Amino acid sequence: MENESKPSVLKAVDLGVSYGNSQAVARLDFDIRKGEFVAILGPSGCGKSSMLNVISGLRAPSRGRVLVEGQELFTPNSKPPRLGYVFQSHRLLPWRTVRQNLEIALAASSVPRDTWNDRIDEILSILHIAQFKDAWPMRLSGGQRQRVSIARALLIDPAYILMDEPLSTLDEVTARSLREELTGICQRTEATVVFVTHSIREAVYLADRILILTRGPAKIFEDYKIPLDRPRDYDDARIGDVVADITRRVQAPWGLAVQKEEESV
Ligand SMILES: Nc1ncnc2c1ncn2[C@@H]1O[C@H](COP(=O)(O)OP(=O)(O)OP(=O)(O)O)[C@@H](O)[C@H]1O
Repeated sequence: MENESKPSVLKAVDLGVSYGNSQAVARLDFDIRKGEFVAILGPSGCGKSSMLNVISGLRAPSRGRVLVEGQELFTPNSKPPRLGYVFQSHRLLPWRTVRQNLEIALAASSVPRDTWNDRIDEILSILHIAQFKDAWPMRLSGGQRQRVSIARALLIDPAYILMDEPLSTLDEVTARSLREELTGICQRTEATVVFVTHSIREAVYLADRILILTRGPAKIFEDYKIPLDRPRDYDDARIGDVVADITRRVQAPWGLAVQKEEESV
């Protein structure tokens, strides 16, 4: 309810992504409001990462436009938005310590240098990895590395946080604990979040709204508002009811993929 009074900050107009002659994302139109947590849900290979790469400015769209606060990305004078990106894999530089990896992100931002140390200490402590500040990434577990990559995205106080299935490679216990932390952090920072996932339960637990995509090339099948208050409990029966409802709705547009999804829920 609250978000409906907030301004629209991230808008896609007739957005399409192709690789040569192969279309990954068909025509997408959506509008995301300031502070919203929007999940992008779709079957494997439908074009979710392609879409996120275009929203983040990592890749130019093949058709259409992305507007951030009314300003089009990819125009010569456009100002880059303050944006943190969490990739599916951690993408940490193995020849740099945790702290040095985080400093690289800070160096690319406008954060004043005299605040770097405090910021790094604070974010590592929030994510419970303060003890690894001077560790090499290869000495960390998968979950610890993913926490570092989340820290790297949050360090610059992003107005936008884009996440591409950041928990999909983690064991369920670690993923649960990170989901809880993410919910708290996103609420505290009031950032606008776009979170790609193929897990229906994860989307229902985390999001205010889900853009449900079709099989590729992706189109929006449904813009689904989550009818649940916060805080939420991952195992709550009401979450199970919403998951069941969405699972029913995506039977046709996802085809066989829905069976895989039901198994992973
Ligand atoms: N760099 C690329 N060059 C050519 N084709 C690509 C490239 N990246 C993605 N594709 C194709 O575009 C389609 C969408 O891929 P994308 O990675 O965006 O889907 P996804 O929904 O994120 O998949 P997953 O859930 O498995 O991560 C796929 O058919 C993929 O093979």
